[in-house]
Amino acid sequence: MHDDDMSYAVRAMRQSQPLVHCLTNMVAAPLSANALLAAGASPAMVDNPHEARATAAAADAVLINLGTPQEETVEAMREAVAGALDAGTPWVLDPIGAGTLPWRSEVALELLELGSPAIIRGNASEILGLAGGEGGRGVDSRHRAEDVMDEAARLATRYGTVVAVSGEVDHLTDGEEIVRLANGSPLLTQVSGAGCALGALMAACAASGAGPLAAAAAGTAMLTVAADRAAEGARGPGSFAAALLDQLALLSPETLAGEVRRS
Ligand SMILES: Nc1ncnc2c1ncn2[C@@H]1O[C@H](COP(=O)(O)OP(=O)(O)O)[C@@H](O)[C@H]1O
Ligand SMILES: Cc1ncsc1CCOP(=O)(O)O
Repeated sequence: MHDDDMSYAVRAMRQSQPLVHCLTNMVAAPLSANALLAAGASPAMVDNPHEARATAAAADAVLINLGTPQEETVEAMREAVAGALDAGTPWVLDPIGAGTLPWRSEVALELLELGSPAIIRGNASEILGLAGGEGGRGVDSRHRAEDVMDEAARLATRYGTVVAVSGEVDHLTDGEEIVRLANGSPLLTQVSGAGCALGALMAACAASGAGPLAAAAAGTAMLTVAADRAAEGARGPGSFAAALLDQLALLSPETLAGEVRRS
């Protein structure tokens, strides 16, 4: 994947202001919605089974995040995935807690069997857990992205998807190529929902028509370059979180191309 593909995805996303249908968790929903708005997308948090299929079909991208699943929201997720698959809308799976929490791990695998997402996004332990290995500690990672890339590549190949593993260095793969992106601040780990917002940004970029690897890279670059800038004046996680939204809104494709660091 070329850096230009990333810039294209960001530019096209900003121009088209995609409607991103999010079925996400109660912790991360406000930050994800605000991150999408700051990035130039249009969030709709619709997670009931009555409206999920039609919303997914009308949306430009769908995000399924398993952070705080309930029976009813899981039913909505089944509907949303079906609606997205029918309409050819790209969807992103964020299997929070996979490998650690058994019910949602099964739900994640069940959703994957309905049809392939464009991107599976998770921290290293979640990706390892989804692949059948041990998970993390609650919703936090106990592994490094670089140590789970064999499992990530196997998942990517099996489901015909891109697997994006977050961490100090984010590692993204389509099963063949690995893209490593090294921006980002440790303060991101002090703001609950930062990883979830990353999945939302990837979904927005997946609507751009860029390929899924470029979309995953574009979402990662947006969040982490904005985080680098936000960390500069931050006094702690609170001012950082506010500055992160400001920097997402200010970020241009040119700045992104100039500041993204591949490793
Ligand atoms: N130690 C770190 N240093 C810099 N950035 C990090 C670090 N750990 C995670 N990040 C960034 O934080 C974001 C969320 O990743 P992560 O914390 O792994 O996800 P999750 O919140 O799902 O556990 C990613 O954009 C990643 O680049
Ligand atoms: C704390 C918590 N508990 C269930 S979901 C959630 C949010 C986790 O979000 P992230 O992993 O993106 O920080």
